[in-house]
Amino acid sequence: MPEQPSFYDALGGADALHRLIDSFYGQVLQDPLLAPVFAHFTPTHVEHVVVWLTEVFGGPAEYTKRLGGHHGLLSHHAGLAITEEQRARWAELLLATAAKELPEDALLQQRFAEYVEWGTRIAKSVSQPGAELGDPGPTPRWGWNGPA
Ligand code: HEM
Repeated sequence: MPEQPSFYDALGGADALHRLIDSFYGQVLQDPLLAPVFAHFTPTHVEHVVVWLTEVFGGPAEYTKRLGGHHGLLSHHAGLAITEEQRARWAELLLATAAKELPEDALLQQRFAEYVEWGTRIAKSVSQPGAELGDPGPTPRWGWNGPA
């Protein structure tokens, strides 16, 4: 039986993630509920989210090497006080974009959606006033079987 491609290769690698995230933030910045949260959006934002997702889904571990790893990622959300409505809209828009930009494969779309649900809940939780980041451990990995 031929070997199954890695999750990262199956989703199309960094190019696919770049198309996905670029298109996603184009919509986020037009969304009445989310645009105010991203008032200080910078051109590096898309790039850094792509680097993060690349590592999570099994590509090169560049976020850990260059951008502060898991703790660095969480600290970007500190103090944002993300509401459940904002979290849910962010996730909904990303999944709708993934349905268009990532391969149709049902398991791939499902695992991606599970990661987004998990990750957005953590982002919301660490964004609340007074939340402690602690030591979140290494950058999470996610693949065909869910969390690795
Ligand atoms: C899986 C979930 C998420 C991931 C992987 C993620 C990823 C990231 C990354 C990599 C950055 C740093 C960007 C940079 O270096 O310029 C960032 C910043 C940010 N994220 Fe998220 N994010 C997630 C969820 C959310 C949610 C749900 C919201 C709000 C609805 C949000 C709002 C923001 C904002 C406002 C910033 C910029 C903060 C600043 O000014 O530094 N994020 N995010």
